[in-house]
Amino acid sequence: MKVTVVGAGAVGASCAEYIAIKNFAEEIVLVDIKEGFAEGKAMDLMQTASLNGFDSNIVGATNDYSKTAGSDVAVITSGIPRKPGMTREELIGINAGIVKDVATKLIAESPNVIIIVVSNPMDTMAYLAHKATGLSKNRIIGMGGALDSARFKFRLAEAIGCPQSDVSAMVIGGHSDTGMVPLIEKAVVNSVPVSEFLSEEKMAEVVEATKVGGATLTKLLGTSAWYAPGAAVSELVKAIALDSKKVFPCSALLEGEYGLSDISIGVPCVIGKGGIEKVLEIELSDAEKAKLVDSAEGVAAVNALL
Ligand SMILES: NC(=O)c1ccc[n+]([C@@H]2O[C@H](COP(=O)([O-])OP(=O)(O)OC[C@H]3O[C@@H](n4cnc5c(N)ncnc54)[C@H](O)[C@@H]3O)[C@@H](O)[C@H]2O)c1
Ligand SMILES: O=C(O)C[C@H](O)C(=O)O
Repeated sequence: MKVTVVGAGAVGASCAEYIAIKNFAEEIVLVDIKEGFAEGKAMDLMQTASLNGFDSNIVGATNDYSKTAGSDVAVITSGIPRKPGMTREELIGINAGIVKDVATKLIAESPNVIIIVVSNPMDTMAYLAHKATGLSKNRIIGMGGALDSARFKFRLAEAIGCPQSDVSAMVIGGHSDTGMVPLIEKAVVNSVPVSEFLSEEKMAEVVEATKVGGATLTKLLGTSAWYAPGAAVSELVKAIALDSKKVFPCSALLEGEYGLSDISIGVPCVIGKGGIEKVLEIELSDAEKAKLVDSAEGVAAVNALL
């Protein structure tokens, strides 16, 4: 498998590193507009190969898309991150132009590519990638829910005092501070509902901490996070590479599912070699449905700014 990662900054480099360490890709191409930056990151990462025990070849390119030709998967991380106090939505002015340009250049070199959109505001950028390229809906995956669900599991395990590996939980809806919908009623610790362990008040705290997970890290770091985002992307790429049919919440273009249309938003998806192979329409409670509809209104309002 050949994977391109556009944007060799914090998230792009983390994606490349985790993909390499998981050792399922033959080639990883890092692209950036900053002269020599992607080449430098690629060389630095290649010097970890004997230490970390991987065989993937990582190459860097300054704005040269010919190097990306024949990619199976391309990850778009190019664009600016938020600073403390900002929302993701405030990035639309700069990032929309970048995502549109990059998506178009990627398709020109790799007509069969599956694109994973990471740049924020992610749901709107995934929607824009659809509009700009006209690719079928299975081939554009917005990455947000996989990360938000990992943060939800972290918060649940922390509150319960159990291993994260015992927690199964999912966040759907928009990848925004107010739009995420952590499905607390469905979260379990090895099949036991989390309500057996946590009070209503504690569950509400976990939900709130999950929704502002990115903002909390941005305040601590001075810029947004990269390790968990990179790891989340690498799991999506791996599911495509291995055709594993794993379920992740991803921002998918909806055409009537959950009563929503003409919008990309986080819903559970089966991920395999075809990208989003199926959008799963799971049973939601009335409260969960209402939150998803609210979230979709928020995403649609941002889409209207394009
Ligand atoms: N969806 C998610 O879950 C998620 C998670 C983390 C970060 N993000 C988003 O990912 C984006 C990147 O974050 P970061 O921390 O890596 O930022 P960063 O500033 O560290 O890296 C961004 C890189 O993009 C490059 N770039 C800019 N324009 C480009 C273009 N036209 N072509 C190629 N490269 C270009 C920059 O030179 C820079 O190296 C941000 O928009 C951030 O909000 C999303
Ligand atoms: O919080 C951000 O702006 C970056 C990213 O969307 C995240 O959730 O870490």
